[in-house]
Order: sequence, then C-alpha cells, then structure tokens
Amino acid sequence: MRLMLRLLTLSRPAAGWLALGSLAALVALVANVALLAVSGWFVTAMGVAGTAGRSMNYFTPASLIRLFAILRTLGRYAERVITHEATFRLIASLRVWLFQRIEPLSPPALAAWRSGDLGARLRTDLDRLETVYLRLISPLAVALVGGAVLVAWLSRYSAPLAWLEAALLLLAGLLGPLAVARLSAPAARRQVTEEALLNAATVDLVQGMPDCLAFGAEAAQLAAFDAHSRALVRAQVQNGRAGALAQSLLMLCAALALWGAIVLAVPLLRTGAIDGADLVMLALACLGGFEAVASLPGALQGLGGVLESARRIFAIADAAASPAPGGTARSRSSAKEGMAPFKPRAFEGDARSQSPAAEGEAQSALRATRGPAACDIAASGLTYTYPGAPAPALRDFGLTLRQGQRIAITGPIGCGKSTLILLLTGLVAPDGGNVSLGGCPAGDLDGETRRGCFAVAPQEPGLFSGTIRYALRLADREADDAALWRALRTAQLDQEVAALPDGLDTWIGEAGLTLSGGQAKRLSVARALLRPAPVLILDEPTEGLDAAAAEALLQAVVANLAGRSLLLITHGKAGLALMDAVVAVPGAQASPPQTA
Ligand SMILES: Nc1ncnc2c1ncn2[C@@H]1O[C@H](COP(=O)(O)OP(=O)(O)OP(=O)(O)O)[C@@H](O)[C@H]1O
Repeated sequence: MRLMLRLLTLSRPAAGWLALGSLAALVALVANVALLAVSGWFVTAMGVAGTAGRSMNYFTPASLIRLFAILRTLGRYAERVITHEATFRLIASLRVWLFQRIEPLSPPALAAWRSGDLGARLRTDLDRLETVYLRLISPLAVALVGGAVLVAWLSRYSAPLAWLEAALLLLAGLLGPLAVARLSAPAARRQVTEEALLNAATVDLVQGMPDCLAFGAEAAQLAAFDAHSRALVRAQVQNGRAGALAQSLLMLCAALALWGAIVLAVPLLRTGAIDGADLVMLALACLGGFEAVASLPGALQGLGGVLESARRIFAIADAAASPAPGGTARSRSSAKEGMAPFKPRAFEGDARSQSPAAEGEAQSALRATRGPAACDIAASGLTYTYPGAPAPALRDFGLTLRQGQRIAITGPIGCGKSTLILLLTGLVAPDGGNVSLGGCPAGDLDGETRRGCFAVAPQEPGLFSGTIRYALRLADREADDAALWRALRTAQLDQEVAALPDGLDTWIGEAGLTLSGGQAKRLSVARALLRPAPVLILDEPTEGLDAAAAEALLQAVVANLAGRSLLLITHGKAGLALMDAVVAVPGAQASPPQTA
C-alpha cells in the first residue's frame, strides 16, 4: 500500500492529464454501452412494430445511435492520445528523476549493483510503471464511475437486476482478479526478478565473452544464462495461467449478467412494466457494462510485478538518498542552507608557469574561453573504507597543493592512490579528515562546483560509444577542432589520429574497444586537458607507454599546464623530475621531494 501511495505521489505532475484522459475514457464507455443498448432496443422495437404493422419514430433512436457511435470513437481516440501522452511524459520524467537520484551514488556504491540490473531498473522496471497509470488507476476510476452510472440506471427498472450487475462487475473486475493476483503474486515477482537477472546475465555474457572463451568457461556461463531463461519462462507460464483464469472469470460473469438480466426482466415483461425492446436493451446494457472492467484483470494480475518493479526502483533511489557509511551522501543541492556559495578566485596564474616558454598553446586557448579558477587544495587526515571492505583503502592522508603546483603521488599497488581522487573530487565522502578547495570546506560545495575544480584522466578511461570528437567534447562541448587537435598533440596522440582515414570522426566503439590501451589512456588525457578546470589529475597516464614516450607525454603536459595544478598518480619514474614534490601515500616508501 505504501508503495502504491509513493507511486501515486510521483504521478502528481501528470494528474491533470490523467484525469482528462479518464474523462474521455468514461465518455467512450458510456457511449459504447448506450450504443449497444439503444441499438438492441431499436432493432427489437422496429421488428415488433413491423410484425404488428405499426409505424414508429425511428429518427430519434437512429440519431442517438449515430451520436453514441461518434462519441465512442472520439472518446476512445481522445483517451488513447491523452493518457498515452501523459503516461509517456510521466515515465520519461520518472527516468530523469531516478537518474538524478542515483547520480550522486558514489562509484563504489554503484559498483555494488550489476550494470545489467541497473539497466533493467532504469528501463524495464520504469516502463512497467506505465501499467499502474495507464492500465490500472485510470481504468479503475472509469470502471467505478461508469459501473455506478450503469447500476443506477438499471435500478430504475429493477433493483435486483442492478444488484446482480453490481455484484458481477465487482466479482469479475475486482474481487476475482485480486484473488488471482494474490495467488500469482509470487510468480509475478519472480518474473520481474528473473527478467532483471537475465538482463544482467546477458550483459555479463556479452562483456565477458572474450574471457569466457579464453578460459573455456563459456559452457558454465551459458548454463547460468539458460537457468535464468528457464526460470523466467516458468514464471511467465504461471502468470499466463493466472491471467487466463481471470479472463475466464470475466467472460463467465458477463454471460451470467446477460442471462441474469433476461431471467430478472421476464417477470417485468409479464407485468407490462417493460416491453420486449426494453428487455433486449437491459440485457445488452448488462453485457456491455463489462467493458468497464475488461482491462482490470490483466492490470491487477500484473500488480505484483509492478509493485516489485516499484520496490526495486525505490530501493536504488533510497540508497542514493541515505547517507554513505561513515559519511554523508554526496550533496545534490547547491550550497547548503546558510552557507555562502563557493566563488573560486579568478585565476591569476603561477609564477613558475608564466614564462613564455612554459605558457603553451593550451593556456592561450583556455584564456580565450573561460580560463581556470584558482583552487588551492588542502587535505588532512583523509581516511576511507569502501563499503564492506575489511580495512581502510586510505588512512590519515594529508596533502597540500597550491594553485599551479605539480605533485606526484606514488605508492605501492592498492595503497589508495585512486581512492584519493574519489575523495578530492567528492565522489565518495571520507570517513574522517577534511578537504578544503580554494580555502572553502569542500563539504560546503555542491557537487557540480566541486567537480568543476578538477579535470581527471582516471586509471580506467570511461569512453562512450562514439567518435573521437565526441569523446573529447565531453570535456568541453564548445571546443573547436583546433582545440581538439591541440589537446591530442599534448597527449601525444595527434599523429595516430591524423593517420586514421576518418580522423576526429573515427568511431571508437563501445567503451573505446577499437583503441589500444595506451591510445585510450592518451585520449582520456587529451579529454582532461580540454576541461577548463584549475586542477588536472592524471591517474597512471603513462601506463602502456615506453619510457621515452612516457617522458615525452609528461613533458608536453607540464609545458601546457597553463597555470593549472597537476596531481600525477604514478608507479613509474617518468615525469618525476618535472614535479615540485613527490608524495608517497602512507605505507609506501616516501621518495625525497624533488623540485622542478
Ligand atoms: N569499489 C571498491 N570496493 C571495495 N574495495 C575497493 C574498491 N575500489 C578499490 N578498493 C580497494 O581499495 C584499496 C585501494 O584501491 P586504489 O584503487 O585506491 O589503490 P591504488 O593505490 O590506486 O592501486 P593501483 O596502484 O593498483 O592503481 C585496494 O585494496 C582496493 O582493493
């Protein structure tokens, strides 16, 4: 019930449209029942009049039939257009709502969800909510009002007939389907879960295919896939049976209503309270009334699955809203209440990088556009443990990086160097310690402002399916081709891109699969260079490059920093001589600080 109320609350923006669509559906329903009843009455009355050799006014019923036929068509058209439009808009906005809710989930929190399962929640589960709005709420309202109107009209002729119709409508449209839905709820829930599992297994299978083949594990993977597929089919069959049962009950009740109407109306005919044409009209109206509840069995039967989808959607939305373990959930709002919004100082440059030699092309490009803001970083006592991890990934770490400084972070594998990036950029909240950016406590900044301080080339480059131009413009949508080529040149990738037949328009495939590891890395570096942020963070940018290429890349990057700070995370020796200091993460052997 709570889930249903939350779903109804979410539909509030489209409530007006859904009400209008329901009104159109009501008009179509009433017109249809009236059309059936009046047609039956008219044909019978004409037959009786013809047999008796009497004349009758057929203009009025013929006009009514035409009117009801037009109203039915218009009503159905309007109902389809309005409710579908409203529902699709609602689902689209719900998708954005959910995306905005999960966006602040830090990468480690999102890593707990399988990507296929996340996709299923964002797509299939959300789409399934359409059933609630389109096939349940609106039809239920129409059935209640339309059924009440019909029963009230029938009661003018015969109270028992009205009661019988009401009882059968209730049984076929509500009680029966609810009972069937209750019986089939476990299967409905299983269907949703199995669909999601199959989705996740499909993604895993496709993404991990090369490894499966390499290790000869494809049979085991396919067996798991097959098991989910069979479980899904079993759940679908059970649901199909339950649906057939509810539909059969509906048809049985409609037939009973027809026969009940005849049985109850015959005595009225005998007493002269109604004539033969009225009897046919009442019987057909009773039968036609079942259109009001025709869609409810299917909708109610799917309710278990819909509620399961809603539960899955709210589970992930609530996970994003609840505080991260040991810290607060990342802020989605702009500055917190009462806090002054972060205003980065205008960038004035750094003496070390202001020499004409050091002032590269990137600097002039950045000055021509927005120019970086200054952002001194001061971090102290940073400690973070990943959810479920037995020990902190980073413990009591401190760092000071003045605007324009270049610092290398070194340390052994797994000592928390990449975790430091997540903590600085606010993608995870520290369990302990503080970060200040531009003299402002980082916790007071909204996510966008905070992330705006950094341009990051992560250890695992996140490249979308698209062209090289598309990948680069993710960092700066306004960057022209000249700027893209400058960034590629600094990242030592321009010659390789220029040699491609399509150049910047070369398609790099899903996750940059058509690129080598080193090329993907350098593309990610070029992308970070394009972002006009005051702090550049490069996580193992030289991985996969030989010593000379690694040195050349870092020399070019440093020459084109244009006053930006550089945080270089590295295992290697390349570029260390260009740094102002080398900081070892606790636990690692500290290298003596070096000056450029
Ligand atoms: N999402 C995660 N969930 C749980 N533990 C994680 C997660 N990401 C990293 N870790 C763990 O945290 C520790 C620090 O990881 P991190 O990637 O920060 O190390 P690193 O110093 O960058 O390693 P490398 O030198 O291999 O790049 C490691 O022990 C790692 O296994």
